[in-house]
Amino acid sequence: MAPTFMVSAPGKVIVFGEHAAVYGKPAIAAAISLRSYLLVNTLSKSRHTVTLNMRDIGLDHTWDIAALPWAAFNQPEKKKSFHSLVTSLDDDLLNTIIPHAEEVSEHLPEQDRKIHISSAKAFLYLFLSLSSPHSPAVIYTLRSTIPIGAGLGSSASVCVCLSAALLLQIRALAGPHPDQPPEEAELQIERVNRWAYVGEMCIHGNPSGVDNTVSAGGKAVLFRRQGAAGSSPLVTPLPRFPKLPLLLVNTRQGRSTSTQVEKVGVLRRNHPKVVEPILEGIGEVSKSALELISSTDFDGDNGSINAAVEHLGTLIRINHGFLVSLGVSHPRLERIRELVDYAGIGWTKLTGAGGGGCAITLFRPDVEEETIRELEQKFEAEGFEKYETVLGADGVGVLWPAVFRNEDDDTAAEEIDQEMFEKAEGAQGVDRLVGVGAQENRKGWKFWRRMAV
Ligand SMILES: Nc1ncnc2c1ncn2[C@@H]1O[C@H](COP(=O)(O)OP(=O)(O)OP(=O)(O)O)[C@@H](O)[C@H]1O
Ligand SMILES: C[C@@](O)(CCO)CC(=O)[O-]
Ligand SMILES: [Mg+2]
Repeated sequence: MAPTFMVSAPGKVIVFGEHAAVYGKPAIAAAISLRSYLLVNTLSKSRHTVTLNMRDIGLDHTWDIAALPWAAFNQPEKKKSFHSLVTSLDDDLLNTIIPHAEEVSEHLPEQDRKIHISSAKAFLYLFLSLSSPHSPAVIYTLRSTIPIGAGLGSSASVCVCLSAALLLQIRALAGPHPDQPPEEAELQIERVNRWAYVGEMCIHGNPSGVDNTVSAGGKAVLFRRQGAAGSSPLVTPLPRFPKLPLLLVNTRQGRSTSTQVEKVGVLRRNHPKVVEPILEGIGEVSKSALELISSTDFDGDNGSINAAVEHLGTLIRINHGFLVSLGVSHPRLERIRELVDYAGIGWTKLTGAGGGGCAITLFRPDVEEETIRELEQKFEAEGFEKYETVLGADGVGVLWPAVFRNEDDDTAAEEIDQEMFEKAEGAQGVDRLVGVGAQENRKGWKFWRRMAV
């Protein structure tokens, strides 16, 4: 029986290029230190059930494995191997899983029901694609420190965790191990990423793939979806991405990415001659930012940094203006921008799909700590929530088995069991219990890294 293990994947911030990314324009995004964690418990062979236990949304459902539509997924013309590149969902397969996904939420109010069904759909599509009717009984328990539906890639990080866990279970992933060549790690990351994209398609209709790409590989990347159906996107790691002081503020205004993406799609269909140049303009913002990042030493002397930060800030402001014109801002996002603009201390844009969710602010280099504190107090007074996060976090990681060992004292090993994981209090409790890098003496997490570090 496989040991209990855990996988984890980060959320992300899109610094430039959301929405335009869906239409093949370049975007720049970075992984953040907020993450999802998935614990995988294999049970004895005598049971034949699979349980999806997603604590943050209150979903806890068990399916009889034999009752799932394996025959549909295993038809020779439908069957995909684990290294397939799947760029669209199969409607026939989706139709076979919908009744099983709908079982999870029979008595819930409409809004919660939608959330449960989309998560269950993503899980079942991946489970049926990557597992088998002879799979052992398993409990998948998920907890995340990423706010849901706030533009920080919660859906993608969940899908990366599910994809990685299922691929590890069928032994379709190697490593990660300390001497792993970057090319091998890249291949493993790509395998996880492809199936995470399939999960994202179940959650929102037309994902560009930027969120799952950043979540799987971590760090910061330039991402560009390719035109031809069935081709992989272009992903360029940005090792020189500057460590700038960014403030991340949540409006606490819920929304769904699929609705926002659909809204832009409708606008583009109705006003192609107006909307296409806006999307093109957003792509040009990403390109200009890339040029700046590639040519500036942000660790260099103050004079040149100030000019570069001003340039980056201007691009942030322009990008937000474009997004406003696409109709994906929200009065609460505009309020955050207004407070920052009024204080004259930086540049703000929405991040992710908009319509609510989070905004990022880049501060001017010479801003006083006191001024930032005053601004933060105003945010708090108006019900906004501030997140401390670091950009450029590691991508998908694994803790196999789910045990933390003290490097100096093997007897201090601590096994993470399901009950402990479920009972950890809030995001802080989860971070304290299993957080990546949260405690120095709890080093156990391993990551696939596409670059030597
Ligand atoms: N912790 C979680 N537990 C279970 N399901 C989750 C969790 N986090 C996200 N999801 C799924 O992802 C959906 C939210 O994804 P959505 O793409 O709308 O927002 P986001 O990913 O947070 O923001 P963005 O896509 O703009 O970065 C939820 O409805 C749910 O189906
Ligand atoms: C709005 C969007 O560009 C980013 C969501 O984080 C959608 C996508 O690229 O899939
Ligand atoms: Mg999402």
